[in-house]
Amino acid sequence: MEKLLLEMRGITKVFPGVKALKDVNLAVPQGEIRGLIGENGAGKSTLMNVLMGIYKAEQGELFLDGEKIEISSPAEAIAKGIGMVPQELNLNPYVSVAENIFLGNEIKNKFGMINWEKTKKEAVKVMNIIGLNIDPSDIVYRLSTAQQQLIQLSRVLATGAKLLIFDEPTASLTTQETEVLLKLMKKLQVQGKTIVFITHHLEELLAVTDRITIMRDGQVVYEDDTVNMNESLLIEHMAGKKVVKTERAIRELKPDILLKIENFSREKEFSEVSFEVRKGEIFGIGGLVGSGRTELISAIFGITKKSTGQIYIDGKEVEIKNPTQAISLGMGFVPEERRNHGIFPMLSVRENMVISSLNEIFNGLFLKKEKARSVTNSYIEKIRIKTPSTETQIKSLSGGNQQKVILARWLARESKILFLDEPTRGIDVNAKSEIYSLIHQLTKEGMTVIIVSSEHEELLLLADRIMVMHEGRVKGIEDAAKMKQQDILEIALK
Ligand SMILES: Nc1ncnc2c1ncn2[C@@H]1O[C@H](COP(=O)(O)OP(=O)(O)OP(=O)(O)O)[C@@H](O)[C@H]1O
Repeated sequence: MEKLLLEMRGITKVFPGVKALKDVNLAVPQGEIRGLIGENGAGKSTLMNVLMGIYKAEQGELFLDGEKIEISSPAEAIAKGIGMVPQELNLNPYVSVAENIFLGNEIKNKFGMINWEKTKKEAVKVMNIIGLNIDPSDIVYRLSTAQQQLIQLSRVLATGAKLLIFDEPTASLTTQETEVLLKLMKKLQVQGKTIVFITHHLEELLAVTDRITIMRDGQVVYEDDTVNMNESLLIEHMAGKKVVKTERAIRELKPDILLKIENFSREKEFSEVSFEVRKGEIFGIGGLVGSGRTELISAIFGITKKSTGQIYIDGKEVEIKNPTQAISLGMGFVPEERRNHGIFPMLSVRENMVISSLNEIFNGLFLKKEKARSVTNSYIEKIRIKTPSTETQIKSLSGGNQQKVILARWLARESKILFLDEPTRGIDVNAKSEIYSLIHQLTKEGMTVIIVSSEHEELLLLADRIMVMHEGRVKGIEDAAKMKQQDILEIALK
């Protein structure tokens, strides 16, 4: 028998109105990479948070290396060799790499002062484990997201963790960066680490894990060695039913141009971008991370200033100096960093869905409560938002369900032109399909959508045409129906 490193037995965790975990068992042998998957709200993060001592389970037992343990705080989990690389970066951007790696775990001299020389030396040692070649004195905000994530991983390794939990670590990485991270997991496995890997990307799980555990509604519903798994099996067990794979819809578009962008430029971000979008069209913008896509749509929407060029709506030139003007012209915008820019954590699901800014609350513009409740309920159903009620505080929803609420906020406003930046990041595969059909339906009813996505598959499935950008320039605009996945990269790099 393989030696178990981790065993969670009969874990039950209740939140007000939700039984988040029901008698969950998870046993992970030493040295294994275990995949953990399930729809948004299935209980994956809660289970890991119990292990990290962030939540206390009502029932259940934990064993590490065969020994029964109690964990009542993250510090205790870390002291026992358990570390979590969280979904959201939580580094201090204004201090050095070395300080970040040893944050909360400072190396001190005999006088209790931080020993900087040793901190830097040790930081380099830890970074070497994962082949990260960064100056330990560099300030973190200058690094790319991928590098920051590796610093976060280094911080966990610096604690001497033997069990590493990766909670959706690839959500904001490019395909190449993801590959690097997956290879790194394999490398850490060879070095004797045990890994629990949570992701919504099935292909990543199938590529890197030894065994996969599937959760649904707070329970483990299926588990098998990865060699016996495939994508449709995973999807089926996650949903608890047969799921029909989304196909490209056949769509007919009218020729009327709704939005025209001409010679749009913003220093250092993008230059001389011109394109036209038809009424009811889904216009995809693809390219590598850092190609200027987010910057472009942020400038069109008036979030960033000092761009040059012209914007026409229905043939008429318009000026957009700020988002309020954009909204009054019938535009909507779902930002990439929803958790920083999009959510009012203390407010309810209903309030989060029906307001687009706090101004609207103050100005009394928001919908009447009853109407709002019914709109909210209809979206809860349409894209299956998992929440005890419309009045639940949004912060108590799972990450993916919070994303769905913010997306629904803009879908519900039925803007004339909706900008979506990475709309399905963190959203499970089945919910993605539901969101795609909703977007299709809304565009049939006349809405126009401009979508930035790093998931090429998503653009190919959803968009009518795809504009590929690279280093701030348009490299091509093509009919999506005629494109294959690799075309986007090829056009970007040609
Ligand atoms: N702090 C909390 N208070 C109340 N309910 C919570 C809290 N945290 C999680 N829940 C609920 O527990 C359930 C499981 O959530 P959890 O975050 O574990 O899901 P998940 O599988 O990680 O989802 P995702 O893929 O969206 O990250 C959800 O119904 C969620 O609303």
